Amino acid sequence: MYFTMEDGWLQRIMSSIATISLVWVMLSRYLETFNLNEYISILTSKLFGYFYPYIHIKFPEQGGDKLKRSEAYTAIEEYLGTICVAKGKRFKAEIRKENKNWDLSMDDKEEIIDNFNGIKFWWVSNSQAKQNTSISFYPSSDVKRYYRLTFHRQHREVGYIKYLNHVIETGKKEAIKKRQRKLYTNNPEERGYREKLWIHVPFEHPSTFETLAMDPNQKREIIDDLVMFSRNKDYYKRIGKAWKRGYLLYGPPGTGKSSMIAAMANFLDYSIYDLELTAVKNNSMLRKLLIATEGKSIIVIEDIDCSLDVTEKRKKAKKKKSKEEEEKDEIKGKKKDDNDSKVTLSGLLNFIDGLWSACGGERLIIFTTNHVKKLDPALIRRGRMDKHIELSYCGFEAFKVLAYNYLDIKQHPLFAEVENLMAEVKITPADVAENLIPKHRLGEEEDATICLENLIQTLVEFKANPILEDLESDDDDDEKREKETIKKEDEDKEEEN
Ligand SMILES: Nc1ncnc2c1ncn2[C@@H]1O[C@H](COP(=O)(O)OP(=O)(O)OP(=O)(O)O)[C@@H](O)[C@H]1O
Ligand SMILES: [Mg+2]
Repeated sequence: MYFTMEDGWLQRIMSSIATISLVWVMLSRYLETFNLNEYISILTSKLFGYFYPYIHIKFPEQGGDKLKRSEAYTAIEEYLGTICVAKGKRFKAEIRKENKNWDLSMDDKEEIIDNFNGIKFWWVSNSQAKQNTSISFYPSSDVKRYYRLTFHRQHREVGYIKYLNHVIETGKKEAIKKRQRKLYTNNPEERGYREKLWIHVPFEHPSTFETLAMDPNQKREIIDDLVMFSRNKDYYKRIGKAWKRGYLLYGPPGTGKSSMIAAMANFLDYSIYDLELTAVKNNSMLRKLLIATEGKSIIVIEDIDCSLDVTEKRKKAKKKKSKEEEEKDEIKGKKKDDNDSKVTLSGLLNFIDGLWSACGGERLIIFTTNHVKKLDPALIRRGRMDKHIELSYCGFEAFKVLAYNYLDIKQHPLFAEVENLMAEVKITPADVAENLIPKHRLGEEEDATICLENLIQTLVEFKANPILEDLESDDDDDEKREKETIKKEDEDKEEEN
């Protein structure tokens, strides 16, 4: 076999290709052995960096702990909101209900150039879809948002320190100025995403300490306590205590417990997290909810005795359920109250003063109850619930506040009669208030007289037929009732099976 002219060409091309491939394979093996690939890529980026004069800083929305929105991101958002009107072209607009103003912020993929001390800073807002590696039934619309700041490296000192401090400080001030307080409640359909743990509406309750009818000394004491708490960040730090305070509000229905919580929130300018404990699945969800709350807020658990098995006697009665009965249940394959919330007393105690409760700070935790004596002492011991406040039946001083609020009067000839009756009759502020709302508008004086006459009539009726009992004195009755309830529950379950 021999080659023609064309064959010679072909042979030479083929042998060159083979030689090049061989060299390439050998070279890449050599590079791999000494990790030179990586070295080359670092070198390339260094080389590129040498000629590229700009510095980029990325501020992701989600902070390092994955549970909270990054503080820097929020502050930057507010800061850019203040400059975007003058410097941007595309905005996102929202209306703030409280002050009825438009609130403009930078739209996605928008760029703004800011000037600081004669230096240019470029801001871009951007987002990228989250790469979800897990398979979920729930569609996830999550995106990773971030801001990117760019400036010339010759201004690195101003950029890193002065400019960024200026942005964060201005942003934080703006956020406080615009802060719209919210009333949150835990989402019963929570699926674990932070955004969905709490749902909220703007907090607009009108109750204040001025409108709250109660003993003036008690009111003064509570206000002083709140002021001390809110101003004493450094004091709490010095004594090594988390910056939070627990209040237990107790008293009969209609004595102003919920109104007081709203008054506290208005006084301190805090948001409220109204925690529905029965909708919380377990202790770990309770912890997640706690972490997702923000500072400057009040966490409220209303009617704590109804929300959880924290009453002393019910626990004792349950203990009395014999071992044999429990074994019988097990044989029958009875499940342990699957529908019940699995939040336990210890979970709740951890919520109040465990390690997690210290994150965030500046929070009040308030429990309300109509039956204070039934609560487990561990739950309400001092230090956990720092202050116990009793809201009780309406006294004459409290009545005068209501008369002023509802009828705009400070004195009236019928006041003396009201005072005498109130000394003898137990009536809640809610019942008094009900009588002080004029049914027909006839004129201020007439309205006041009619309302006070109605109130006197109600007081006389209450005196003759006191329908309100002292809720704390019927302990034995309660115990009997609870035992009966437990017995009935067990019977019902047996019937079902
Ligand atoms: N101390 C009070 N001062 C002013 N208004 C009051 C007071 N107590 C009750 N009221 C009036 O009665 C209504 C019911 O009061 P509130 O809901 O605060 O009572 P509560 O103690 O929370 O009752 P419950 O134990 O049933 O939750 C309020 O809307 C308010 O108008
Ligand atoms: Mg209430």
